[in-house]
Amino acid sequence: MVVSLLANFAILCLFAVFLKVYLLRRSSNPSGLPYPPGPKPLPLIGNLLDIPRDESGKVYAAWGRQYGELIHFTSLGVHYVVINSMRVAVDLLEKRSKKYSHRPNLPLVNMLAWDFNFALKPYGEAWRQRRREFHQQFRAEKTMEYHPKVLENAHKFLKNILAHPENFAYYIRHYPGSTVMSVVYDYEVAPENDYFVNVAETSVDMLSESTNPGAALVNVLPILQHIPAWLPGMEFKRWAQKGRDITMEMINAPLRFVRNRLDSGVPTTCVTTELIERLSDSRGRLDSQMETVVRDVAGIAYAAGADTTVAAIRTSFLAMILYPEETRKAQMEINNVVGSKRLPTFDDRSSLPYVEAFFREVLRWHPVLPLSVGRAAYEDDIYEGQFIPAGANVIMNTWALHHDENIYPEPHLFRPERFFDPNGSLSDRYPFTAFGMGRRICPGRHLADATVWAAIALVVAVFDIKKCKDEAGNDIDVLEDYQDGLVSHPKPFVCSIKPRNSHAESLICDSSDIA
Ligand code: HEM
Repeated sequence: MVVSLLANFAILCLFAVFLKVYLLRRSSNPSGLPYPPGPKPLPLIGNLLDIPRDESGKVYAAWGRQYGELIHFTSLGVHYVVINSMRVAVDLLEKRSKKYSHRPNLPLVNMLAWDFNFALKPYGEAWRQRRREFHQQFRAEKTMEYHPKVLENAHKFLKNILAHPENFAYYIRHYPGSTVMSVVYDYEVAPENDYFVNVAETSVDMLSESTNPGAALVNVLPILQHIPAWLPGMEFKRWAQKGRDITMEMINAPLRFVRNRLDSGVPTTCVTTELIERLSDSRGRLDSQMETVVRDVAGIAYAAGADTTVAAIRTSFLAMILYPEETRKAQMEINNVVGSKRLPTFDDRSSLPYVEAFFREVLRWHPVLPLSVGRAAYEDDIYEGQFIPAGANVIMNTWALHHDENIYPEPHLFRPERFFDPNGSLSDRYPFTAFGMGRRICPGRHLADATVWAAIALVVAVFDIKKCKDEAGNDIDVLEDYQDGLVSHPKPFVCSIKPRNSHAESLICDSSDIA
């Protein structure tokens, strides 16, 4: 019985794949123009076997050198185009942003209830409304109001590392998450095992798993969502139901926390209270539709902002270990400008051009999202005589843009000097492409910028970070090696972290929790 069910199910899947490929072939290119060039597809499965599993940004950049700035391939009837140059990125994502501000439809994301997240919503009114509210709370001038909270959390970060340098990776993870939670919910994250953080991390992990090729079959064959969960091969539906409950808890629990505080009269100022105030009617009531907007806008900040910022700070630690000369220059600049009697603050930022260049190079050197966040073509388009079909997945290869020799010579090297003009002053160039482009550009970038800058400036000011020694006194190698995934983290590494001197140690101990 089970065998026959399995066989039927396999036949159904194969039939659905063939039907989908057949229909796409018939309908997708009415113009008769060529698709952008790319690797030769196999019948039916297309380039399924060519799609890289690791270092996708590098592989697509290499395809770009072979085929061109815009490449095309298919997999099981789905079209993909990859943008490999700044020129094409500006043409499509900025100049034609209306056509390319859509996101691909991923049924599994919706099944996990992650469609609350406007980062994954299709271009339309629900996205526009949430993005507008988010922007109000995180635009550049507004974000400056959060600087004291960023510094407060950065000071705690230094104290934690001083106390337990061997746990630096854990504290790098803790700092951006606690900063976001305090800005958005006025909530202080527990030093360990925090309930809200644990729920959020589980939900984010499940979202990442949902993009695994095995789990994602339903993204290619949406018909699978309608097959009963008790059938063999449908375990993902039970897994998705569990994920759904966790996602709802992730967005509802912190909102309940704020509501309870407000109801108990505890003074609370945060993004969520401002949103509640903004979206309530003249009698101070929030209808259920607006309550959902508050929940979604607040709920996305941790999900979109914590792991990304962690990856950037990890990369900055890697740079400090692998590029000691550049790190020493940043330390010298802080010594000269800030001195040894206080820690740097945001007021010092414009007087610390080398630290600024170091920070920008961190964003460029290993982009946090090497393939940005996938877009989809809203309608058929013709670009330079090539056809891009509606619904095609559009990938901005940030890795290729940041490693373009014509813009960044010797791009594999970590070289902050590239952000200086020949006359020695800091240039206007900022690797904003790390945050995407056009109408979907990261709206949390000002908070990310402040959180990563503060980590770099404060850590460099007070710590020496070096390779550890083995028992024979030799350096333990640290590799420039990255995990693949939507968010690209350096693989775990060990290092020695010591206060630069006794002044630095006292500065950390005396630093205020209220900056
Ligand atoms: C270093 C840290 C960060 C990096 C590198 C980063 C990068 C990105 C990128 C590449 C995108 C996609 C943009 C596109 O499609 O063109 C994005 C979207 C987004 N980011 Fe960030 N981000 C970071 C931190 C944050 C933070 C701290 C927040 C929240 C406070 C945030 C909130 C968002 C949101 C809401 C979106 C979705 C925008 C939309 O679809 O309209 N990000 N981010």
